[in-house]
Amino acid sequence: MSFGDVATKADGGGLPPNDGGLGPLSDRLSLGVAARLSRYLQVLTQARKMGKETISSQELSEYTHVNSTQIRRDLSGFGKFGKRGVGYNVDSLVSQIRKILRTSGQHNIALFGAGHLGRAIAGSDIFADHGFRVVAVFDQDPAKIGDQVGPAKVLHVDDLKLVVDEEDIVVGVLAVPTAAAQELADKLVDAGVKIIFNYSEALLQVPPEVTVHTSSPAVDLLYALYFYLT
Ligand SMILES: NC(=O)c1ccc[n+]([C@@H]2O[C@H](COP(=O)([O-])OP(=O)(O)OC[C@H]3O[C@@H](n4cnc5c(N)ncnc54)[C@H](O)[C@@H]3O)[C@@H](O)[C@H]2O)c1
Repeated sequence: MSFGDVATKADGGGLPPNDGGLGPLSDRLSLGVAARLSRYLQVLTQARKMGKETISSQELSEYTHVNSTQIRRDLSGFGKFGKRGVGYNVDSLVSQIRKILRTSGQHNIALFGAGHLGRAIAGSDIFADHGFRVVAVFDQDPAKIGDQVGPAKVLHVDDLKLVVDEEDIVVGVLAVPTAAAQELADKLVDAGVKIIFNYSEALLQVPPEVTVHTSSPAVDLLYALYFYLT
């Protein structure tokens, strides 16, 4: 079975034969495939940064904990890049997977909270490595307005709607105290932002068309612990 065979959610079946494994734009990846491809992409991006030109399915398996048979199956649509004994070409695989995940190009992020976490995020490559640019940072503290945080100057939250439109912001990242998160999520929804990345512990209420991803290292660890213990 090829990557294309398992990839679509819309029809639950195979892709048309001549699409190079990418599928028509209307096709959606199943959650499982999208999650695995994102994990491969994370490892590949890091490998590329470290100057690695090729990577084997075995190495990918060690870093992602997905078994190598599953990896070869997922990536069989990219057969021409995978050579027996040599592995996959890292550059080619990164661009193919980004095309499949439709994350090619730049996507603009607005960051909320110019505190410890916000400054660390804005000053690091964690988003930039994957094509996300922090183009705006917001804070409610008047003393922080105008500060340079990473690549952006801190703005007041009142400017949110204007900035979202002008900068074509697709993701709002919340690095604010839990008590402030829902109000900001509401403002992001009002401004038309469809993806919220939430670092706080708030359980956010959003309309169904908006996706919230909550980052919790402790919960990820619990997940790892489960596999360690069983
Ligand atoms: N998931 C993770 O990995 C992780 C790691 C560290 C911190 N956190 C969480 O991230 C959040 C921020 O932590 P921190 O250590 O940076 O806190 P911090 O106090 O250093 O910074 C919070 C910032 O948010 C600003 N703020 C408060 N209310 C606001 C509002 N309504 N609009 C805009 N800005 C507002 C504050 O002025 C401050 O600058 C907390 O919820 C914390 O629990 C999550």
